[in-house]
Amino acid sequence: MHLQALDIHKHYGKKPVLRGASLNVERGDIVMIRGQSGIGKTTFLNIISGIDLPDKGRVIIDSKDITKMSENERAKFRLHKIGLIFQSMNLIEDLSVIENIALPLKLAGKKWKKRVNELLQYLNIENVKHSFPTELSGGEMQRVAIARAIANEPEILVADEPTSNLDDENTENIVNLLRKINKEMNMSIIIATHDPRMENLDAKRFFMKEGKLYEG
Ligand SMILES: Nc1ncnc2c1ncn2[C@@H]1O[C@H](COP(=O)(O)OP(=O)(O)OP(=O)(O)O)[C@@H](O)[C@H]1O
Repeated sequence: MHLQALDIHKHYGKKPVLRGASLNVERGDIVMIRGQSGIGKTTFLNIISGIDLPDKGRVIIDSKDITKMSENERAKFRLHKIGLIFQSMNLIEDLSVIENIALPLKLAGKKWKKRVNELLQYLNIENVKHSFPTELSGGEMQRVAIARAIANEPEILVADEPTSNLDDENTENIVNLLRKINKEMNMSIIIATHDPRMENLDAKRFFMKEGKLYEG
Protein backbone atom coordinates (compact mmCIF):
# COMPACT_ATOMS: atom_id res chain seq x y z
CA MET A 1 0.00 0.00 0.00
CA HIS A 2 1.26 3.42 -0.90
CA LEU A 3 -0.76 6.59 -0.51
CA GLN A 4 0.21 9.91 -1.99
CA ALA A 5 -1.76 13.09 -1.59
CA LEU A 6 -0.37 15.64 -4.01
CA ASP A 7 -0.95 19.39 -3.82
CA ILE A 8 -4.47 19.17 -2.43
CA HIS A 9 -6.55 22.34 -2.60
CA LYS A 10 -10.04 22.82 -1.19
CA HIS A 11 -12.14 25.83 -0.40
CA TYR A 12 -15.62 26.27 1.05
CA GLY A 13 -17.32 29.29 -0.49
CA LYS A 14 -14.63 31.95 -0.59
CA LYS A 15 -12.68 30.44 2.24
CA PRO A 16 -9.58 28.46 1.24
CA VAL A 17 -9.02 25.58 3.67
CA LEU A 18 -6.39 23.45 1.94
CA ARG A 19 -3.77 25.23 -0.14
CA GLY A 20 -1.40 22.64 -1.46
CA ALA A 21 -1.33 19.94 1.21
CA SER A 22 0.78 16.92 0.34
CA LEU A 23 1.44 13.68 2.22
CA ASN A 24 3.19 10.39 1.50
CA VAL A 25 2.24 7.27 3.45
CA GLU A 26 3.98 3.91 3.09
CA ARG A 27 2.66 0.55 4.19
CA GLY A 28 2.89 0.16 7.95
CA ASP A 29 3.40 3.86 8.70
CA ILE A 30 1.66 5.55 11.57
CA VAL A 31 1.14 9.16 10.53
CA MET A 32 -0.08 11.78 12.96
CA ILE A 33 -1.48 15.06 11.70
CA ARG A 34 -1.77 17.77 14.30
CA GLY A 35 -3.05 21.29 14.05
CA GLN A 36 -5.52 23.55 15.75
CA SER A 37 -9.25 23.07 15.58
CA GLY A 38 -10.82 24.21 12.32
CA ILE A 39 -7.52 24.22 10.41
CA GLY A 40 -8.65 21.60 7.87
CA LYS A 41 -7.61 18.19 9.19
CA THR A 42 -11.02 16.60 8.74
CA THR A 43 -11.33 18.11 5.28
CA PHE A 44 -7.96 16.58 4.36
CA LEU A 45 -8.86 13.12 5.77
CA ASN A 46 -12.18 13.16 3.91
CA ILE A 47 -10.30 13.84 0.69
CA ILE A 48 -7.63 11.17 1.13
CA SER A 49 -10.34 8.62 1.95
CA GLY A 50 -12.36 9.54 -1.11
CA ILE A 51 -15.38 10.78 0.85
CA ASP A 52 -14.89 14.24 -0.59
CA LEU A 53 -13.15 15.56 -3.72
CA PRO A 54 -10.46 18.24 -3.83
CA ASP A 55 -10.77 21.32 -6.04
CA LYS A 56 -7.27 20.57 -7.28
CA GLY A 57 -4.68 17.89 -6.60
CA ARG A 58 -4.52 14.13 -6.71
CA VAL A 59 -4.83 11.25 -4.28
CA ILE A 60 -2.98 8.18 -5.49
CA ILE A 61 -3.45 4.91 -3.66
CA ASP A 62 -1.52 1.97 -5.11
CA SER A 63 -1.11 3.78 -8.43
CA LYS A 64 -4.83 4.54 -8.73
CA ASP A 65 -5.96 8.16 -8.65
CA ILE A 66 -9.11 8.02 -6.53
CA THR A 67 -10.07 11.58 -7.48
CA LYS A 68 -10.65 10.32 -11.02
CA MET A 69 -13.08 7.61 -9.90
CA SER A 70 -16.87 7.90 -9.88
CA GLU A 71 -18.58 8.15 -6.50
CA ASN A 72 -19.57 4.48 -6.72
CA GLU A 73 -16.07 3.37 -7.57
CA ARG A 74 -14.69 5.41 -4.67
CA ALA A 75 -17.21 3.88 -2.24
CA LYS A 76 -16.25 0.38 -3.34
CA PHE A 77 -12.55 1.15 -3.15
CA ARG A 78 -13.04 2.57 0.34
CA LEU A 79 -14.99 -0.45 1.55
CA HIS A 80 -12.05 -2.75 0.85
CA LYS A 81 -8.99 -0.54 1.30
CA ILE A 82 -9.77 2.06 3.94
CA GLY A 83 -11.17 1.82 7.45
CA LEU A 84 -12.57 4.98 8.96
CA ILE A 85 -13.00 6.04 12.56
CA PHE A 86 -14.64 9.37 13.24
CA GLN A 87 -14.72 11.65 16.23
CA SER A 88 -18.46 11.13 16.52
CA MET A 89 -18.03 7.37 16.01
CA ASN A 90 -20.96 7.13 13.60
CA LEU A 91 -22.29 3.82 14.82
CA ILE A 92 -25.75 3.03 13.57
CA GLU A 93 -28.08 3.39 16.52
CA ASP A 94 -30.71 0.92 15.37
CA LEU A 95 -28.15 -1.85 14.97
CA SER A 96 -26.61 -3.90 17.76
CA VAL A 97 -22.86 -4.09 18.25
CA ILE A 98 -22.71 -7.35 16.27
CA GLU A 99 -24.76 -5.87 13.45
CA ASN A 100 -22.68 -2.69 13.32
CA ILE A 101 -19.45 -4.67 13.01
CA ALA A 102 -20.95 -7.09 10.47
CA LEU A 103 -22.17 -4.28 8.22
CA PRO A 104 -19.02 -3.69 6.12
CA LEU A 105 -18.54 -7.45 5.77
CA LYS A 106 -22.10 -7.86 4.52
CA LEU A 107 -21.67 -4.93 2.14
CA ALA A 108 -18.58 -6.62 0.74
CA GLY A 109 -20.56 -9.85 0.32
CA LYS A 110 -18.41 -11.76 2.78
CA LYS A 111 -19.24 -14.36 5.40
CA TRP A 112 -19.32 -12.40 8.62
CA LYS A 113 -19.95 -14.54 11.73
CA LYS A 114 -16.44 -15.86 12.31
CA ARG A 115 -14.80 -12.55 11.58
CA VAL A 116 -17.17 -10.64 13.88
CA ASN A 117 -16.41 -13.10 16.70
CA GLU A 118 -12.69 -12.62 16.15
CA LEU A 119 -13.11 -8.86 16.30
CA LEU A 120 -15.27 -8.97 19.42
CA GLN A 121 -12.48 -10.91 21.12
CA TYR A 122 -9.64 -8.83 19.73
CA LEU A 123 -11.23 -5.61 20.95
CA ASN A 124 -12.53 -7.05 24.18
CA ILE A 125 -16.16 -6.15 23.57
CA GLU A 126 -17.74 -9.60 23.67
CA ASN A 127 -19.68 -8.68 26.79
CA VAL A 128 -21.57 -5.92 24.94
CA LYS A 129 -22.14 -7.73 21.65
CA HIS A 130 -25.94 -7.60 21.91
CA SER A 131 -26.07 -4.00 23.16
CA PHE A 132 -27.03 -0.99 21.10
CA PRO A 133 -24.73 2.03 20.68
CA THR A 134 -26.66 4.26 23.12
CA GLU A 135 -26.10 1.65 25.84
CA LEU A 136 -22.31 1.73 25.52
CA SER A 137 -19.64 3.75 27.29
CA GLY A 138 -17.47 6.08 25.21
CA GLY A 139 -14.55 3.65 25.32
CA GLU A 140 -16.72 0.72 24.26
CA MET A 141 -18.24 2.74 21.45
CA GLN A 142 -14.83 3.65 20.14
CA ARG A 143 -13.70 0.00 20.25
CA VAL A 144 -16.82 -1.03 18.33
CA ALA A 145 -16.04 1.71 15.81
CA ILE A 146 -12.50 0.35 15.46
CA ALA A 147 -13.81 -3.22 15.05
CA ARG A 148 -16.11 -2.05 12.28
CA ALA A 149 -13.34 -0.03 10.62
CA ILE A 150 -10.91 -2.97 10.47
CA ALA A 151 -13.50 -5.68 9.72
CA ASN A 152 -12.63 -5.91 6.02
CA GLU A 153 -8.90 -5.90 6.77
CA PRO A 154 -8.26 -2.58 5.05
CA GLU A 155 -4.68 -1.56 4.39
CA ILE A 156 -5.23 1.94 5.71
CA LEU A 157 -7.00 3.03 8.87
CA VAL A 158 -7.96 6.70 8.98
CA ALA A 159 -8.89 8.07 12.39
CA ASP A 160 -10.23 11.57 12.95
CA GLU A 161 -9.78 12.73 16.55
CA PRO A 162 -10.29 9.18 17.85
CA THR A 163 -9.78 10.11 21.50
CA SER A 164 -11.40 13.50 21.82
CA ASN A 165 -14.45 12.24 23.73
CA LEU A 166 -12.57 9.80 25.94
CA ASP A 167 -11.13 9.95 29.45
CA ASP A 168 -7.42 9.31 30.10
CA GLU A 169 -7.73 5.58 30.69
CA ASN A 170 -9.75 4.95 27.53
CA THR A 171 -7.43 7.20 25.56
CA GLU A 172 -4.47 5.08 26.65
CA ASN A 173 -6.39 1.95 25.64
CA ILE A 174 -7.11 3.33 22.20
CA VAL A 175 -3.50 4.43 21.69
CA ASN A 176 -2.32 0.92 22.67
CA LEU A 177 -4.89 -0.67 20.38
CA LEU A 178 -3.87 1.44 17.40
CA ARG A 179 -0.24 0.50 18.04
CA LYS A 180 -1.22 -3.19 18.23
CA ILE A 181 -3.32 -3.07 15.05
CA ASN A 182 -0.47 -1.35 13.22
CA LYS A 183 2.03 -4.02 14.30
CA GLU A 184 -0.05 -7.17 14.14
CA MET A 185 -2.04 -6.36 11.02
CA ASN A 186 0.59 -4.27 9.27
CA MET A 187 -2.04 -1.62 8.70
CA SER A 188 -1.03 1.96 7.92
CA ILE A 189 -2.73 4.39 10.26
CA ILE A 190 -3.37 8.07 9.63
CA ILE A 191 -4.59 10.00 12.66
CA ALA A 192 -5.69 13.60 12.91
CA THR A 193 -5.65 14.86 16.45
CA HIS A 194 -5.06 17.79 18.69
CA ASP A 195 -5.10 15.59 21.77
CA PRO A 196 -1.78 16.00 23.66
CA ARG A 197 -2.45 12.58 25.26
CA MET A 198 -1.63 10.98 21.92
CA GLU A 199 1.89 12.42 21.97
CA ASN A 200 3.48 9.16 23.14
CA LEU A 201 2.37 7.30 20.03
CA ASP A 202 5.44 6.63 17.94
CA ALA A 203 4.47 8.16 14.61
CA LYS A 204 5.63 10.20 11.64
CA ARG A 205 4.49 13.63 12.68
CA PHE A 206 3.05 16.40 10.59
CA PHE A 207 1.28 19.61 11.41
CA MET A 208 -1.18 21.53 9.33
CA LYS A 209 -0.75 25.24 8.93
CA GLU A 210 -2.26 27.65 6.43
CA GLY A 211 -3.60 24.83 4.30
CA LYS A 212 -0.37 22.86 4.02
CA LEU A 213 1.24 19.96 5.83
CA TYR A 214 4.68 20.26 7.38
CA GLU A 215 6.86 17.59 8.94
CA GLY A 216 7.59 17.89 12.61
N1 LIG B 1 -18.99 21.43 4.41
C1 LIG B 1 -18.46 22.59 4.78
N2 LIG B 1 -18.98 23.77 4.36
C2 LIG B 1 -18.41 24.94 4.73
N3 LIG B 1 -17.34 25.06 5.53
C3 LIG B 1 -16.78 23.93 5.98
C4 LIG B 1 -17.31 22.63 5.64
N4 LIG B 1 -16.55 21.69 6.24
C5 LIG B 1 -15.59 22.36 6.92
N5 LIG B 1 -15.72 23.69 6.78
C6 LIG B 1 -14.83 24.73 7.34
O1 LIG B 1 -13.51 24.41 6.95
C7 LIG B 1 -12.58 24.64 8.01
C8 LIG B 1 -11.79 23.34 8.28
O2 LIG B 1 -12.66 22.39 8.89
P1 LIG B 1 -12.14 20.96 9.35
O3 LIG B 1 -13.29 20.27 9.96
O4 LIG B 1 -11.46 20.33 8.22
O5 LIG B 1 -11.07 21.35 10.47
P2 LIG B 1 -10.34 20.44 11.55
O6 LIG B 1 -8.91 20.83 11.55
O7 LIG B 1 -10.65 19.02 11.30
O8 LIG B 1 -11.02 20.88 12.90
P3 LIG B 1 -11.32 20.02 14.24
O9 LIG B 1 -9.98 19.70 14.81
O10 LIG B 1 -12.10 20.99 15.07
O11 LIG B 1 -12.11 18.82 13.85
C9 LIG B 1 -13.41 25.12 9.19
O12 LIG B 1 -13.29 26.52 9.25
C10 LIG B 1 -14.82 24.70 8.85
O13 LIG B 1 -15.74 25.59 9.40
